[in-house]
Parts: sequence; C-alpha cells; structure tokens
Amino acid sequence: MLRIPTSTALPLFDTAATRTLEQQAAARLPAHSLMQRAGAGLARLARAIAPHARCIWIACGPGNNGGDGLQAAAWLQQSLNAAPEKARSCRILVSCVRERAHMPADARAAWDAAHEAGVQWTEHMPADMGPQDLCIDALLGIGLRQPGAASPHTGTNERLLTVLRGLQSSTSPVLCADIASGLDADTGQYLPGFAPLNAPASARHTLALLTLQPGLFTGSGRDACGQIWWDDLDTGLAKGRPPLTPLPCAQLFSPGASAPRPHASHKGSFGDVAILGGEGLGQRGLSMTGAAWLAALAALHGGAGRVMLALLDASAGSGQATAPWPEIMLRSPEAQDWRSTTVACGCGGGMAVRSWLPRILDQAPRLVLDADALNAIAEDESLALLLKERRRRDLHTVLTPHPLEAARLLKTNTAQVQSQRLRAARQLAQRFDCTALLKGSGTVIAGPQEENDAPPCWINPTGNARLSTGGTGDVLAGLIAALWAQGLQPTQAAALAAWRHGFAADHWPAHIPFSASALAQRLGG
Ligand SMILES: NC(=O)C1=CN([C@@H]2O[C@H](COP(=O)(O)OP(=O)(O)OC[C@H]3O[C@@H](n4cnc5c(N)ncnc54)[C@H](OP(=O)(O)O)[C@@H]3O)[C@@H](O)[C@H]2O)[C@@H](O)CC1
Ligand SMILES: Nc1ncnc2c1ncn2[C@@H]1O[C@H](COP(=O)(O)OP(=O)(O)O)[C@@H](O)[C@H]1O
Repeated sequence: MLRIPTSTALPLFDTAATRTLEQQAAARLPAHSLMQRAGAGLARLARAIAPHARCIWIACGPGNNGGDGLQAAAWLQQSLNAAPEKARSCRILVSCVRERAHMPADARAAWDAAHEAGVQWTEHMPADMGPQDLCIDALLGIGLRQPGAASPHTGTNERLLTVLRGLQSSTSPVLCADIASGLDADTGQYLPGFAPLNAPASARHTLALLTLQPGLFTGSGRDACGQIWWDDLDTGLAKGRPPLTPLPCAQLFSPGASAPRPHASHKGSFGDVAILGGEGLGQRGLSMTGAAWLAALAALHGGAGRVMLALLDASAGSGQATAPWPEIMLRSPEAQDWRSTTVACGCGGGMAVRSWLPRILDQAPRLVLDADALNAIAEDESLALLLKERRRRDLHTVLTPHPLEAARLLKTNTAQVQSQRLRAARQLAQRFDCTALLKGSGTVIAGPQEENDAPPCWINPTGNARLSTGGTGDVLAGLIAALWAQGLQPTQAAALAAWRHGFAADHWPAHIPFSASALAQRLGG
C-alpha cells in the first residue's frame, strides 16, 4: 500500500481502462480474490487510521464497492474474533442499502463472509460515534452512473443518499473505498445531487483499489477524498509493471532528482527571462504593475541567470532607482530584445499588452502566456492564429489559464471546463499546438502531441487553498519561465513549476504570513 504522493510519477487510469485491468487481473486469479484483497487492504488501513476505534461503521452500497466494504467488515470482525479481549472494546457495524439477493456475485460472497464472521447489521449510522471511531464509505465506486440513468432497482437512491449524507457530515474520520461516493472517477466532479452540502467536519482518507484515477486528484477530488492511499491488489501496477494496454490516461507528476548546478558556471549558464506586463495607473487608472513584479521576482528566485522586467507603464521610466529588487533589470518594452530570451507575457498586462502581442508572438522563442495575454488572444482571431503557427516556426509556448481564462480560449464556460479538466487542458494544447497548464485544485498539464517523452497529461499533486490569493498565478508564470530558461523542456518546466509552487505552499512555515510575494521568495530548491 502506498501513501500518495510518493517520490515517483504514478500512472492514472480512467474508468474504462480500470475495468479492463480488473478483468485481466480477475481472469488470472481464483474467484473473489480481488475483492478479498480489496477488503483486506481496507481493513488494514482502517486499523491504522483508527487504532482506538470503539466502533467502525461501514456503509455498503448496492454493487461491488459495497462488496469491498462487506469484505473489509468480515476481515475486521475476524481479527476481533481472534483477540476476544479486543472484541469487547470495538464493534463492527454494517449498513447495506440493498438486499443481498440483488447484489453482484462477488458482493454476495463478501456478504456471506461478513455474516459468518458475526458482523452486526444496523439500519443507520450509530448515534454515539466519536472522533476516535471510523466510518467506511463503500457506497459507490467507479460504477457510479448518472442519477437519471435507468436501473431495475427503484427506490435505491433515497436510502443511499440518506446514508451518504450521514457520511458526509460525520464527525468521525471517513475512509472511502476506492473513491468518495458520488464523485466521478474520471473527472473529479460530483454527479448532480451527490455533492456534500457543507465542508467535511472530519478527516478524509481514500484507499484507491487496483488503479489510481484522475478524479482523485483534480476538481473536487482533493476535498472529497482527502489523503489518498493506493493498493494495487498485488497486480504489480504499483511496482511499475503496467501491461502494454490499456495505457494510463495521465500521470501524477513527481519531480525527478534535480541535478546540482555545475561549479564552472556563470549567470549566462542559467538563461535570461524577460517579463512583459504590468499596465500602469496612467492607462486606465487600474495599476497592475505588481503582477509583473511578482513574475519577475519568481523568475529570480526560481534560478534564472538574469531577469529583465519590461513594464507596460508609461510612467515607469524613472523606476530603476527605486526598484525594490535591484537584481531585476528594468527595460522599456521597446528596448528589450524579445528574440533572445524566455518571455513571460501577460501578468497584469491589462489592455496595454494587446498591442505588444503580435510582436511577442512573432519573436519570442520560448513564451509563457498568462492572464491578460490569454484574454486578448481569446478575443482576437488574428492573435489566435499567430499563436497556433508558432510551433511550426519552432517557437514554443506554454499557456497558463485559470478555468475562466481557459473557458474564454475554448469559447465555453467555466462549469464546462471544470466538469472535464483533463479534456479542457488537452483541447487547449491541441488547439494552440502548445503546452497548456490549467490551474486550480489539481493543476493539469497537457503537452502538445508529439513532444518527446511527454505523457498525454500530468496532474500536479501539490498545492492547497493557501494559493487562493491574488498574485500566485503570476508567481507560477515567472517560475515556469525560469525553469524553461534553465534548459527544461516546456511541458516539464510547467509541471515542475506547478509542483514546486504547490510544494512551497504545502510546507509553508506557520509563523510567516502567506502572500504571493512571500511565495515568490521561497521557491528555491
Ligand atoms: N469486481 C471486483 O472484483 C472488484 C471490484 N472493486 C470494487 O468494485 C467497484 C466497482 O463496482 P461496481 O461496478 O459494482 O460499481 P459500484 O461502484 O459498486 O456502483 C454500482 C452500483 O451502484 C449503483 N449506482 C450507481 N450509480 C448510482 C446512482 N447515481 N444512484 C444510485 N445508485 C447508483 C448501481 O445501482 P443499479 O444500477 O444496480 O441500480 C450499482 O448497484 C470499485 O469501485 C471497487 O470498489 C475493486 O475492489 C476491484 C475488485
Ligand atoms: N485550492 C487550491 N489548490 C491548489 N492550487 C491552488 C488553489 N487555489 C489556487 N491555486 C493555485 O494558485 C494559482 C492562482 O493563479 P491565478 O488564479 O492565475 O491567480 P492570480 O491571477 O491572482 O495570480 C494557480 O497556480 C492555482 O493552481
């Protein structure tokens, strides 16, 4: 069993691929083996999470996810039966939302095992559960279907939803079997009617069974599933023995070991970054120069050899003497040579960035496009065309939209983007022939199709809601440019930057107030 994230990149399989892998594994094993292993993994983790539980309540759904819960109940009860002194201090209770006869064969066998072990059945969540106890959510796994979809078993929904609401508002920790119930394993979105009404009141753990799936790590997945664990059910997947087919649909990003900087190096060894952005107060009375400063500061602390900042601020001419970071070289946009540097363009660019985009798109060899540059391209087909043509001219681009900016570029709305985050990132990468990094909880990074060694898609496992404050996106853009300037491939630079950005937020010292500028200065390493 692995605790996620690990220090290795891990494959993510969608539901269809998981079904195929499940069939392949089941065909090699005696009947019920996979479910027995799944139940054993759940029981082991339950004991580790709640070693002093007086009660473990297991909510079992109508399908094989419910079967996993029943099998876990059987193992837990059996281990109590083997140690009678413990049996007096802990109860294993099961609630099932469907009668045995209508469950699948594996789940019926698990039901029988639980019954034989002496598990107690209960209609509802026990009223006396406390923080040391544990709930297991084995209601719905990857078999989740749209609520309206036809089913021969009417009446399931009401009971199932009542039990689910109990789990979602539980003050005891919750361990989810495979995935939090109601969450789509492919997208990380709740199906209609399943989202919790309030934020969880207790810790969440999820034991992913057989495969890891993208929905655990993006969209609502992180909040719904909490700490993720993975049990590959002894199939070898976790040891990197994937079969040739089916292929993973994405990978969970993990940085490899970083090479030390050679001693015989100089500032020219680590590349130049030029930032273009920061509309001034003089243009529309809306100063956004801070955004460009943040990108420049992140590029500096991200290790670029030299950082130039070209502010779109007519009044910035005398700013050099008062530049808060003297290492950052101020330039007028006209004086900067855009052909020779890695460029980050758009941070706080306002309307002023628009007139510069044709030149930047034409000249910059390595270009990170953020914020207002993206909005301008979304509104102007001629700019979009220039962007699309760049890769054919051996000019490379990374787009860093948040979901609204992505929606503008894809001519759709934010809800659509969020409902299919991996697909949206891939569409952007394909449409504009570039790397696309879709920001948010579980940032998704998609490379252009034929880039060497690029996986189809990465999901970044680091980061948290500390980052939900103005300016952190500018920091990310500057960091991508810095890593790219130091020689990484664009998709790798984007993924590593997202990882380091999130890692810094995850390991934030309690005594330092969080802000984007503080983040920009803690990116080293
Ligand atoms: N087989 C094995 O050996 C292994 C299986 N494994 C485990 O199996 C899980 C997949 O099992 P699964 O395919 O049975 O699907 P599952 O997630 O239980 O859901 C289907 C049930 O839910 C119901 N339902 C669905 N949507 C609903 C809705 N909107 N509203 C209400 N009800 C809804 C649906 O109802 P029905 O359509 O029958 O009315 C059906 O009964 C997987 O996640 C993993 O935990 C692993 O341990 C590996 C080994
Ligand atoms: N809850 C969260 N979990 C992980 N990352 C987050 C979260 N909220 C924000 N972020 C990250 O913070 C950054 C915010 O970027 P953006 O929305 O462009 O902000 P700004 O435009 O103010 O700089 C992105 O990298 C995003 O992925």
